Amino acid sequence: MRYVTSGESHGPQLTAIIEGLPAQMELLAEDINQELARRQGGYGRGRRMQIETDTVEIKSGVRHGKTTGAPVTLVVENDDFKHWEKVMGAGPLEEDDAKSVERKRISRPRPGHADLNGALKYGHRDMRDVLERSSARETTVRVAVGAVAKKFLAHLGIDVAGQVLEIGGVKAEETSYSSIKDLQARTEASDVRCLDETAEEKMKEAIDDAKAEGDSIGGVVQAVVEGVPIGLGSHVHYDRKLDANISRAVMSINAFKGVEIGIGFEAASLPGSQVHDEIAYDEENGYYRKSNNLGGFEGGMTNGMPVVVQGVMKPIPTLYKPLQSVDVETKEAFNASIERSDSCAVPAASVVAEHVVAWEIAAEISRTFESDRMDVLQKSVQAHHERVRNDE
Ligand SMILES: Cc1cc2nc3c(=O)[nH]c(=O)nc-3n(C[C@H](O)[C@H](O)[C@H](O)COP(=O)(O)O)c2cc1C
Ligand SMILES: C=C(O[C@@H]1CC(C(=O)O)=C[C@@H](OP(=O)(O)O)[C@H]1O)C(=O)O
Repeated sequence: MRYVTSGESHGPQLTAIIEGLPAQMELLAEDINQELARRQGGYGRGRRMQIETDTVEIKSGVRHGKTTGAPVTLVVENDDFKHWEKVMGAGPLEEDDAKSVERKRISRPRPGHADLNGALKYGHRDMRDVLERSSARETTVRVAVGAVAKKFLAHLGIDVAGQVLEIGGVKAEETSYSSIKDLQARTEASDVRCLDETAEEKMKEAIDDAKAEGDSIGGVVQAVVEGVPIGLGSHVHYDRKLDANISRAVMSINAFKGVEIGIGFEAASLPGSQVHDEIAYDEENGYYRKSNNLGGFEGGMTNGMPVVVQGVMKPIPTLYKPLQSVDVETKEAFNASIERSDSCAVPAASVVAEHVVAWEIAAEISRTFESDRMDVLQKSVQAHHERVRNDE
């Protein structure tokens, strides 16, 4: 399975085309819309999220609520486009629109954003041409694609959830949950998608303080996947090591600067006896691990324990109290441009992380098993579980 996304932040729409989904898979716009709503929420977002009500239209590949096996096209319209038509039109620049375009011109690149590198690489004089595509608005359709992947995984008894572990240096002390359903319900009830209510209040204060200072803050998010078959990925091919592919996917989320699987960086300072997860066996469950420090992976393959991934998000680059930059027209020192912006998007990013991880796991399942039809895929995955459980 593969997908491509297109669309600009203030253009008419965002689009994704997914190729290779099994036929006969139930899929409704509502399945996707509830995930889009989750991504829009979270404390610390800017005014844009009040303009948009992200809803998907399924334009191809689904008929009467079931996939046909054909490419699936997903479209999310940008409600904000109505305010940007003059600036974002695809036709030749009309004289009447020149003033509007000039007002939105960006010539003072924001440190930490894609503005300067994108302009130098693609030869744009107006860095709006960079901003429009580098904006994390694109994560809307990546979540839509991930929601389809989640639906795919749900058909196979695999669940995905996530939580926020840290914002602006405030760490959640309480991060444990009794089941993935419990994790989903409790993060849904939190403004910052965090299980620790005391930390949540401090995180919100940190966001308020950053906003008042014209500053921004980042944090750490975690995605968890349960019910994954043993042996997804491969120790044989470097490019099928699934922990590596998941890391790439998480790192590709805008503003992510680090990824960990399981205890990750903590493994550097611990002896092997405290890191590696002891192997056990019982007839009912087959092989399992007594702990899950390695986050469900050994040798680039899943070991049947929950997949646990953390991602580090840096603070948002656009600052209302801007950093120093250079005007690309005059080469003189100036403060960076100020665009309407979030002060913290860590809770939203945790939803994005869940979805990009869900996609990587679904895509690897589709590579591993016969997947033209969902019913056949379900039987193959079931047979695989049984084979592995019985050590055949
Ligand atoms: C959900 C989400 C919302 C974001 N909102 C903003 C924002 O409002 N302003 C901003 O400057 N950056 C925002 N970012 C981060 C930028 O998109 C990102 O820093 C930029 O694309 C440069 O890429 P890089 O940070 O990965 O190098 C957001 C990121 C995410 C995941
Ligand atoms: C639009 C979204 O996030 C945007 C991501 C973003 C950026 O630079 O990444 C900048 C802001 O865009 P705008 O200037 O239009 O408010 C955010 O709102 C979204 O998440 O849907």
